[in-house]
Amino acid sequence: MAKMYYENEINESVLKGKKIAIIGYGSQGHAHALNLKESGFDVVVGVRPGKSFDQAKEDGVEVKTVAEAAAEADVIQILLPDERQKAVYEAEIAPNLTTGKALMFAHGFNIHFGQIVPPADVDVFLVAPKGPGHLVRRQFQEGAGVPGLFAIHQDATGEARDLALAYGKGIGSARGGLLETTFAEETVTDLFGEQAVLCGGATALVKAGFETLVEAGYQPELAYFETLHELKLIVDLMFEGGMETMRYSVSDTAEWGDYVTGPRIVTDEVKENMKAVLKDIQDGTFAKDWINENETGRPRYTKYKEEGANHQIEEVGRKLRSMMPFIQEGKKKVVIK
Ligand SMILES: NC(=O)C1=CN([C@@H]2O[C@H](COP(=O)(O)OP(=O)(O)OC[C@H]3O[C@@H](n4cnc5c(N)ncnc54)[C@H](OP(=O)(O)O)[C@@H]3O)[C@@H](O)[C@H]2O)C=CC1
Ligand SMILES: CC[C@](O)(C(C)=O)C(=O)O
Repeated sequence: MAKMYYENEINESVLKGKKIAIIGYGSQGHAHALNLKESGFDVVVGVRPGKSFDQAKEDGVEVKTVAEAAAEADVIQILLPDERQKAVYEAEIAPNLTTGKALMFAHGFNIHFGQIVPPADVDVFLVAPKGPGHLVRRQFQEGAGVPGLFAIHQDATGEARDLALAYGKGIGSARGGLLETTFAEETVTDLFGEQAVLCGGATALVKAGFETLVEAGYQPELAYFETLHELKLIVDLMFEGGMETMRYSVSDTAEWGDYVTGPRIVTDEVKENMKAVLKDIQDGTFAKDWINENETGRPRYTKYKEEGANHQIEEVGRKLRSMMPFIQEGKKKVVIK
Protein backbone atom coordinates (compact mmCIF):
# COMPACT_ATOMS: atom_id res chain seq x y z
CA MET A 1 0.00 0.00 0.00
CA ALA A 2 1.24 3.51 -0.82
CA LYS A 3 1.87 5.91 2.06
CA MET A 4 -1.00 8.29 2.75
CA TYR A 5 -0.51 11.52 4.69
CA TYR A 6 -3.17 12.64 7.19
CA GLU A 7 -3.67 15.82 9.22
CA ASN A 8 -2.02 14.72 12.46
CA GLU A 9 1.38 14.06 10.83
CA ILE A 10 1.57 17.35 8.87
CA ASN A 11 3.20 20.44 10.37
CA GLU A 12 1.78 23.50 8.63
CA SER A 13 4.14 26.04 10.25
CA VAL A 14 6.29 26.22 7.08
CA LEU A 15 3.35 27.85 5.26
CA LYS A 16 2.00 29.93 8.15
CA GLY A 17 4.14 33.06 7.71
CA LYS A 18 3.81 33.05 3.95
CA LYS A 19 1.38 34.90 1.68
CA ILE A 20 -0.58 32.63 -0.65
CA ALA A 21 -1.97 34.03 -3.92
CA ILE A 22 -4.91 32.10 -5.32
CA ILE A 23 -5.07 33.01 -9.00
CA GLY A 24 -8.66 32.49 -10.19
CA TYR A 25 -11.80 32.31 -8.07
CA GLY A 26 -13.84 29.66 -9.86
CA SER A 27 -14.63 26.09 -8.84
CA GLN A 28 -11.27 25.27 -7.22
CA GLY A 29 -10.21 28.88 -6.58
CA HIS A 30 -13.04 29.85 -4.23
CA ALA A 31 -12.70 26.56 -2.32
CA HIS A 32 -8.92 26.83 -1.83
CA ALA A 33 -9.06 30.52 -0.89
CA LEU A 34 -11.87 30.17 1.65
CA ASN A 35 -10.64 26.87 3.15
CA LEU A 36 -7.07 28.20 3.54
CA LYS A 37 -8.34 31.44 5.05
CA GLU A 38 -10.48 29.56 7.56
CA SER A 39 -7.47 27.32 8.34
CA GLY A 40 -5.58 30.46 9.43
CA PHE A 41 -3.43 31.11 6.34
CA ASP A 42 -2.73 34.50 4.75
CA VAL A 43 -4.56 34.52 1.41
CA VAL A 44 -4.92 37.02 -1.42
CA VAL A 45 -6.98 36.26 -4.54
CA GLY A 46 -5.76 37.43 -7.95
CA VAL A 47 -8.36 37.64 -10.67
CA ARG A 48 -9.48 39.95 -13.49
CA PRO A 49 -12.33 42.42 -12.87
CA GLY A 50 -15.73 40.76 -13.31
CA LYS A 51 -17.93 38.09 -11.80
CA SER A 52 -15.25 36.19 -9.86
CA PHE A 53 -13.63 39.40 -8.61
CA ASP A 54 -16.99 40.62 -7.25
CA GLN A 55 -17.74 37.22 -5.70
CA ALA A 56 -14.39 37.10 -3.89
CA LYS A 57 -15.04 40.59 -2.50
CA GLU A 58 -18.52 39.58 -1.39
CA ASP A 59 -17.02 36.51 0.34
CA GLY A 60 -14.71 38.80 2.33
CA VAL A 61 -11.45 37.70 0.71
CA GLU A 62 -8.70 40.18 -0.14
CA VAL A 63 -8.76 40.48 -3.93
CA LYS A 64 -6.35 42.15 -6.37
CA THR A 65 -5.29 41.90 -9.99
CA VAL A 66 -3.36 38.76 -10.95
CA ALA A 67 -0.09 40.70 -11.25
CA GLU A 68 -0.53 42.45 -7.88
CA ALA A 69 -1.39 39.24 -6.06
CA ALA A 70 1.53 37.37 -7.68
CA ALA A 71 3.91 40.20 -6.81
CA GLU A 72 3.12 40.21 -3.09
CA ALA A 73 2.82 36.44 -2.59
CA ASP A 74 5.40 33.84 -1.60
CA VAL A 75 3.26 30.97 -2.92
CA ILE A 76 1.31 31.38 -6.17
CA GLN A 77 -1.40 28.80 -6.88
CA ILE A 78 -2.72 28.96 -10.48
CA LEU A 79 -6.41 28.01 -10.48
CA LEU A 80 -7.35 29.35 -13.91
CA PRO A 81 -8.81 27.12 -16.64
CA ASP A 82 -5.93 25.00 -17.98
CA GLU A 83 -6.31 26.40 -21.49
CA ARG A 84 -5.85 30.01 -20.24
CA GLN A 85 -2.97 29.46 -17.85
CA LYS A 86 -0.10 29.88 -20.32
CA ALA A 87 -1.15 33.38 -21.46
CA VAL A 88 -1.88 34.69 -17.96
CA TYR A 89 1.33 33.11 -16.61
CA GLU A 90 3.46 34.79 -19.27
CA ALA A 91 1.82 38.22 -18.98
CA GLU A 92 1.17 38.59 -15.27
CA ILE A 93 2.76 35.85 -13.19
CA ALA A 94 6.23 35.16 -14.66
CA PRO A 95 7.38 38.80 -14.23
CA ASN A 96 6.55 38.49 -10.51
CA LEU A 97 7.95 34.99 -9.97
CA THR A 98 11.18 35.92 -8.21
CA THR A 99 13.83 33.62 -6.72
CA GLY A 100 12.65 31.37 -3.89
CA LYS A 101 8.92 31.74 -4.52
CA ALA A 102 6.66 28.74 -5.07
CA LEU A 103 4.51 28.17 -8.14
CA MET A 104 1.59 25.79 -7.66
CA PHE A 105 -1.05 24.00 -9.70
CA ALA A 106 -4.07 21.80 -8.99
CA HIS A 107 -3.50 19.83 -12.21
CA GLY A 108 -0.26 19.13 -14.05
CA PHE A 109 -1.44 19.80 -17.64
CA ASN A 110 0.62 22.91 -18.40
CA ILE A 111 3.87 21.66 -16.86
CA HIS A 112 3.56 18.11 -18.19
CA PHE A 113 2.74 19.21 -21.75
CA GLY A 114 5.41 21.96 -21.72
CA GLN A 115 3.06 24.93 -21.99
CA ILE A 116 4.57 26.62 -18.92
CA VAL A 117 8.30 26.40 -18.24
CA PRO A 118 9.10 28.07 -14.89
CA PRO A 119 12.59 29.32 -14.00
CA ALA A 120 14.85 26.88 -12.11
CA ASP A 121 15.13 29.03 -8.97
CA VAL A 122 11.50 28.58 -7.81
CA ASP A 123 9.65 25.65 -6.25
CA VAL A 124 7.05 24.05 -8.49
CA PHE A 125 4.51 21.60 -7.11
CA LEU A 126 0.88 20.64 -7.30
CA VAL A 127 -1.85 19.86 -4.79
CA ALA A 128 -4.85 18.39 -6.58
CA PRO A 129 -8.03 17.56 -4.68
CA LYS A 130 -9.69 14.50 -6.21
CA GLY A 131 -13.08 16.15 -6.53
CA PRO A 132 -14.95 19.19 -7.87
CA GLY A 133 -14.14 22.50 -6.17
CA HIS A 134 -17.65 23.06 -4.88
CA LEU A 135 -17.44 19.76 -3.02
CA VAL A 136 -13.96 20.65 -1.73
CA ARG A 137 -15.61 23.67 -0.12
CA ARG A 138 -18.81 21.94 1.02
CA GLN A 139 -17.01 18.98 2.59
CA PHE A 140 -14.54 21.28 4.37
CA GLN A 141 -17.45 23.22 5.89
CA GLU A 142 -18.99 19.95 7.02
CA GLY A 143 -15.77 18.94 8.79
CA ALA A 144 -14.85 16.40 6.12
CA GLY A 145 -12.35 16.66 3.25
CA VAL A 146 -11.85 15.59 -0.36
CA PRO A 147 -8.67 13.45 -0.64
CA GLY A 148 -5.90 14.89 -2.76
CA LEU A 149 -2.66 14.26 -4.64
CA PHE A 150 0.58 16.18 -4.34
CA ALA A 151 3.64 16.16 -6.58
CA ILE A 152 6.93 18.02 -6.70
CA HIS A 153 8.29 19.18 -10.07
CA GLN A 154 11.08 21.42 -8.74
CA ASP A 155 12.41 21.83 -5.20
CA ALA A 156 14.61 24.93 -5.37
CA THR A 157 14.30 25.89 -1.69
CA GLY A 158 14.28 22.43 -0.11
CA GLU A 159 10.83 23.23 1.34
CA ALA A 160 8.60 22.23 -1.57
CA ARG A 161 7.40 18.95 -0.08
CA ASP A 162 6.58 20.46 3.33
CA LEU A 163 4.80 23.37 1.65
CA ALA A 164 2.71 21.00 -0.47
CA LEU A 165 1.67 18.95 2.56
CA ALA A 166 0.83 22.07 4.59
CA TYR A 167 -1.24 23.45 1.70
CA GLY A 168 -3.06 20.12 1.35
CA LYS A 169 -3.87 20.26 5.05
CA GLY A 170 -5.05 23.87 4.75
CA ILE A 171 -7.64 23.07 2.08
CA GLY A 172 -8.91 20.06 4.05
CA SER A 173 -7.57 17.35 1.76
CA ALA A 174 -5.40 15.79 4.48
CA ARG A 175 -8.64 14.89 6.29
CA GLY A 176 -9.36 12.48 3.41
CA GLY A 177 -5.68 11.70 2.85
CA LEU A 178 -2.88 13.02 0.62
CA LEU A 179 -1.05 10.70 -1.77
CA GLU A 180 2.28 11.55 -3.41
CA THR A 181 2.50 11.26 -7.19
CA THR A 182 4.35 12.85 -10.12
CA PHE A 183 3.14 15.54 -12.52
CA ALA A 184 3.12 12.92 -15.30
CA GLU A 185 1.02 10.42 -13.32
CA GLU A 186 -1.43 13.05 -12.03
CA THR A 187 -1.93 14.60 -15.46
CA VAL A 188 -2.50 11.36 -17.34
CA THR A 189 -4.73 9.71 -14.74
CA ASP A 190 -6.81 12.84 -14.10
CA LEU A 191 -7.45 13.30 -17.82
CA PHE A 192 -8.22 9.59 -18.24
CA GLY A 193 -10.63 9.58 -15.29
CA GLU A 194 -12.60 12.61 -16.37
CA GLN A 195 -12.66 11.79 -20.11
CA ALA A 196 -13.24 8.04 -20.05
CA VAL A 197 -15.09 7.39 -16.81
CA LEU A 198 -16.38 10.28 -14.69
CA CYS A 199 -17.53 13.04 -17.04
CA GLY A 200 -17.27 11.31 -20.43
CA GLY A 201 -18.05 7.62 -19.84
CA ALA A 202 -20.72 8.12 -17.17
CA THR A 203 -22.77 10.68 -19.12
CA ALA A 204 -22.53 8.57 -22.29
CA LEU A 205 -23.81 5.52 -20.38
CA VAL A 206 -26.68 7.48 -18.79
CA LYS A 207 -27.73 9.07 -22.11
CA ALA A 208 -27.59 5.72 -23.93
CA GLY A 209 -29.76 4.13 -21.23
CA PHE A 210 -32.25 7.02 -21.26
CA GLU A 211 -32.48 7.04 -25.07
CA THR A 212 -32.91 3.24 -25.20
CA LEU A 213 -35.93 3.41 -22.88
CA VAL A 214 -37.52 6.49 -24.51
CA GLU A 215 -37.03 5.16 -28.04
CA ALA A 216 -38.75 1.93 -26.93
CA GLY A 217 -41.81 3.99 -25.94
CA TYR A 218 -41.33 4.35 -22.18
CA GLN A 219 -42.07 7.64 -20.39
CA PRO A 220 -39.14 10.12 -20.34
CA GLU A 221 -39.79 10.98 -16.66
CA LEU A 222 -39.52 7.32 -15.71
CA ALA A 223 -36.40 6.93 -17.85
CA TYR A 224 -34.84 9.95 -16.08
CA PHE A 225 -35.48 8.46 -12.62
CA GLU A 226 -34.19 5.06 -13.72
CA THR A 227 -30.98 6.11 -15.45
CA LEU A 228 -29.88 9.40 -13.88
CA HIS A 229 -31.58 10.15 -10.56
CA GLU A 230 -31.15 6.64 -9.15
CA LEU A 231 -27.54 6.46 -10.32
CA LYS A 232 -26.63 9.01 -7.64
CA LEU A 233 -28.23 6.85 -4.97
CA ILE A 234 -26.41 3.74 -6.18
CA VAL A 235 -23.08 5.61 -6.40
CA ASP A 236 -23.63 6.94 -2.86
CA LEU A 237 -23.72 3.34 -1.63
CA MET A 238 -20.51 2.46 -3.51
CA PHE A 239 -18.89 5.65 -2.15
CA GLU A 240 -19.88 4.75 1.42
CA GLY A 241 -18.98 1.05 1.45
CA GLY A 242 -17.71 -0.10 -1.91
CA MET A 243 -19.59 -2.33 -4.33
CA GLU A 244 -20.21 -4.72 -1.45
CA THR A 245 -22.50 -2.18 0.29
CA MET A 246 -24.34 -1.49 -2.96
CA ARG A 247 -24.81 -5.26 -3.49
CA TYR A 248 -26.10 -5.60 0.08
CA SER A 249 -28.75 -2.91 -0.40
CA VAL A 250 -30.04 -3.78 -3.88
CA SER A 251 -32.16 -6.82 -4.69
CA ASP A 252 -30.50 -10.12 -5.65
CA THR A 253 -31.98 -9.64 -9.12
CA ALA A 254 -30.22 -6.29 -9.47
CA GLU A 255 -27.01 -7.81 -8.14
CA TRP A 256 -27.27 -10.45 -10.88
CA GLY A 257 -27.10 -7.55 -13.36
CA ASP A 258 -23.84 -6.48 -11.77
CA TYR A 259 -22.33 -9.90 -12.56
CA VAL A 260 -24.00 -10.86 -15.84
CA THR A 261 -25.65 -7.94 -17.66
CA GLY A 262 -23.02 -5.27 -16.90
CA PRO A 263 -20.30 -7.15 -18.80
CA ARG A 264 -22.67 -7.39 -21.82
CA ILE A 265 -22.71 -3.56 -21.89
CA VAL A 266 -19.15 -2.71 -20.91
CA THR A 267 -17.52 -5.34 -23.09
CA ASP A 268 -13.86 -6.00 -23.83
CA GLU A 269 -14.36 -3.70 -26.82
CA VAL A 270 -15.18 -0.83 -24.42
CA LYS A 271 -11.98 -1.58 -22.51
CA GLU A 272 -10.06 -1.48 -25.80
CA ASN A 273 -11.60 1.95 -26.44
CA MET A 274 -10.45 3.04 -22.98
CA LYS A 275 -6.93 1.87 -23.78
CA ALA A 276 -7.00 3.92 -27.00
CA VAL A 277 -8.12 7.01 -25.04
CA LEU A 278 -5.34 6.42 -22.50
CA LYS A 279 -2.78 6.16 -25.30
CA ASP A 280 -3.97 9.48 -26.84
CA ILE A 281 -3.57 11.14 -23.45
CA GLN A 282 -0.14 9.60 -22.83
CA ASP A 283 1.33 10.52 -26.22
CA GLY A 284 -0.03 14.09 -26.23
CA THR A 285 -2.64 13.62 -29.01
CA PHE A 286 -5.49 14.58 -26.66
CA ALA A 287 -3.67 17.68 -25.34
CA LYS A 288 -2.79 18.82 -28.87
CA ASP A 289 -6.42 18.55 -29.97
CA TRP A 290 -7.74 20.40 -26.88
CA ILE A 291 -5.15 23.18 -27.20
CA ASN A 292 -6.02 23.53 -30.91
CA GLU A 293 -9.77 23.60 -30.12
CA ASN A 294 -9.15 26.56 -27.79
CA GLU A 295 -6.83 28.38 -30.17
CA THR A 296 -9.47 28.20 -32.91
CA GLY A 297 -12.32 29.64 -30.81
CA ARG A 298 -13.83 26.38 -29.48
CA PRO A 299 -16.17 25.59 -32.44
CA ARG A 300 -16.85 21.95 -31.45
CA TYR A 301 -17.00 22.65 -27.71
CA THR A 302 -19.65 25.37 -28.27
CA LYS A 303 -21.76 23.14 -30.52
CA TYR A 304 -21.63 20.14 -28.16
CA LYS A 305 -22.38 22.33 -25.13
CA GLU A 306 -25.58 23.61 -26.77
CA GLU A 307 -26.62 20.12 -27.88
CA GLY A 308 -25.95 18.77 -24.38
CA ALA A 309 -28.07 21.45 -22.71
CA ASN A 310 -30.97 20.76 -25.09
CA HIS A 311 -30.97 16.96 -24.75
CA GLN A 312 -34.32 15.57 -23.63
CA ILE A 313 -32.81 14.12 -20.44
CA GLU A 314 -31.83 17.64 -19.37
CA GLU A 315 -35.24 19.14 -20.16
CA VAL A 316 -37.07 16.41 -18.27
CA GLY A 317 -34.54 16.58 -15.43
CA ARG A 318 -34.95 20.34 -14.95
CA LYS A 319 -38.72 19.92 -14.66
CA LEU A 320 -38.52 17.03 -12.20
CA ARG A 321 -35.84 18.61 -10.02
CA SER A 322 -37.86 21.81 -9.72
CA MET A 323 -40.45 19.71 -7.85
CA MET A 324 -37.86 18.34 -5.42
CA PRO A 325 -37.01 21.27 -3.11
CA PHE A 326 -34.62 19.12 -1.08
CA ILE A 327 -32.36 18.88 -4.13
CA GLN A 328 -32.60 22.65 -4.66
CA GLU A 329 -31.55 23.13 -1.03
CA GLY A 330 -28.41 21.07 -1.64
CA LYS A 331 -27.62 23.17 -4.71
CA LYS A 332 -27.74 26.42 -2.73
CA LYS A 333 -24.81 25.22 -0.64
CA VAL A 334 -22.52 25.50 -3.67
CA VAL A 335 -21.65 28.45 -5.88
CA ILE A 336 -23.07 27.53 -9.27
CA LYS A 337 -21.11 29.00 -12.19
N1 LIG B 1 -13.06 22.08 -11.54
C1 LIG B 1 -12.53 21.26 -10.63
O1 LIG B 1 -13.19 20.86 -9.68
C2 LIG B 1 -11.10 20.83 -10.73
C3 LIG B 1 -10.17 21.60 -11.36
N2 LIG B 1 -8.85 21.30 -11.26
C4 LIG B 1 -7.88 22.21 -11.85
O2 LIG B 1 -8.01 23.49 -11.21
C5 LIG B 1 -7.68 24.52 -12.12
C6 LIG B 1 -8.83 25.53 -12.16
O3 LIG B 1 -9.96 24.91 -12.75
P1 LIG B 1 -11.44 25.35 -12.38
O4 LIG B 1 -11.54 25.63 -10.91
O5 LIG B 1 -12.34 24.32 -12.97
O6 LIG B 1 -11.57 26.72 -13.16
P2 LIG B 1 -12.90 27.61 -13.33
O7 LIG B 1 -13.22 27.64 -14.78
O8 LIG B 1 -13.95 27.19 -12.39
O9 LIG B 1 -12.43 29.05 -12.82
C7 LIG B 1 -11.67 29.88 -13.58
C8 LIG B 1 -11.34 31.17 -12.83
O10 LIG B 1 -10.31 31.78 -13.57
C9 LIG B 1 -10.71 33.13 -13.85
N3 LIG B 1 -10.12 33.53 -15.13
C10 LIG B 1 -10.33 33.00 -16.35
N4 LIG B 1 -9.59 33.62 -17.27
C11 LIG B 1 -8.89 34.57 -16.59
C12 LIG B 1 -7.95 35.56 -16.99
N5 LIG B 1 -7.60 35.68 -18.27
N6 LIG B 1 -7.42 36.36 -16.05
C13 LIG B 1 -7.78 36.25 -14.75
N7 LIG B 1 -8.68 35.34 -14.30
C14 LIG B 1 -9.22 34.52 -15.23
C15 LIG B 1 -12.22 33.10 -13.88
O11 LIG B 1 -12.69 34.42 -13.66
P3 LIG B 1 -13.94 35.07 -14.47
O12 LIG B 1 -15.12 34.92 -13.57
O13 LIG B 1 -13.52 36.48 -14.64
O14 LIG B 1 -14.08 34.31 -15.76
C16 LIG B 1 -12.49 32.13 -12.73
O15 LIG B 1 -12.40 32.83 -11.50
C17 LIG B 1 -7.38 23.83 -13.43
O16 LIG B 1 -6.01 23.60 -13.50
C18 LIG B 1 -8.12 22.49 -13.32
O17 LIG B 1 -7.57 21.47 -14.10
C19 LIG B 1 -8.39 20.25 -10.53
C20 LIG B 1 -9.27 19.42 -9.88
C21 LIG B 1 -10.70 19.59 -10.03
C1 LIG C 1 -13.61 14.86 -12.75
C2 LIG C 1 -13.33 16.22 -13.27
C3 LIG C 1 -12.06 16.86 -12.75
O1 LIG C 1 -10.93 16.15 -13.20
C4 LIG C 1 -12.11 16.82 -11.24
C5 LIG C 1 -13.24 17.40 -10.54
O2 LIG C 1 -11.24 16.26 -10.62
C6 LIG C 1 -11.96 18.28 -13.28
O3 LIG C 1 -10.95 18.61 -13.90
O4 LIG C 1 -12.88 19.09 -13.07
